[in-house]
Amino acid sequence: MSNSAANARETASGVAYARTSDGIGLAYRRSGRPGGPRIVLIHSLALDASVWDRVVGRLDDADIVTMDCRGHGRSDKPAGPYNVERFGDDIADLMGQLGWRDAVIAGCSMGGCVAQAFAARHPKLVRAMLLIDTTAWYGENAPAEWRARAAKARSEGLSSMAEFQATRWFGDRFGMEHPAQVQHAMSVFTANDIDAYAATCAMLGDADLRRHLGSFRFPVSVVVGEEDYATPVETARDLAAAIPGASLTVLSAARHLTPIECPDQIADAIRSLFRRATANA
Ligand SMILES: O=C(O)CC1=CCC(=O)O1
Repeated sequence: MSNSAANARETASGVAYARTSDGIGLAYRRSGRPGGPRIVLIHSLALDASVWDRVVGRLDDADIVTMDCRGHGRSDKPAGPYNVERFGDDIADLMGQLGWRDAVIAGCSMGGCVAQAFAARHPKLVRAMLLIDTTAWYGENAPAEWRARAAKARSEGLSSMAEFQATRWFGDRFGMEHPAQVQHAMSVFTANDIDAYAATCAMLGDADLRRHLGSFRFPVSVVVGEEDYATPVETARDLAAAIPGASLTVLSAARHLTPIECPDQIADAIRSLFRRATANA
């Protein structure tokens, strides 16, 4: 069945499809306890909803939606250009179809950029936000650097970048102790559609959410791995400092994909955000 024919219909694997306002099929999965605290989790570049598998298993009292962003996983892969604002609107469209009037939003890396864009455009839908291993802006060289990464993927193939990604994403010890997790992430990475990957890289190069940060009026936590060199601790510190009342947590011995590396700490961060949001209500 094509995604178009599967509008909001659940498949045998538990994956359902929502239709965005511009007609794109978004694959998502709902887990946990219906009626529990609502959470939407947004994954990083070139991966998919499975980034959150280890976190979801630790939050079984919550009502959780994980989705494949457009251009990723089982979601439709429209032609580019892409932009984080549209990715953010996709979250609002999905929540609208679920009848969710608000949720805690958590995004990792690219997902953190999407979460910020979503929050800027749909602030009433946000109870609280967790920004993980991410940034509001990749810097002034970012447009060229991200396009160079996309060009390498086109000319040499995604497999040529697998080792670079594995060391960027996972600490050495995690890689030795959890080879199946690393292998799974690499297989998702190398299966990407190259046009969608290139369009997403360009999107990240152009993303600049800095002007929105001071206007967030809900609880925000920023979390980063202490060994993250994609979005280093200093970047996370700047991000937290620009958001009123935001907290910063540095996870020791973790690198860039902390929802996979440190699921206990990420689940705890989500729970504690909920407590803050409830206390503020
Ligand atoms: O640079 C990387 O590969 C890490 C990364 C940046 C955006 C994202 O989602 O992952």
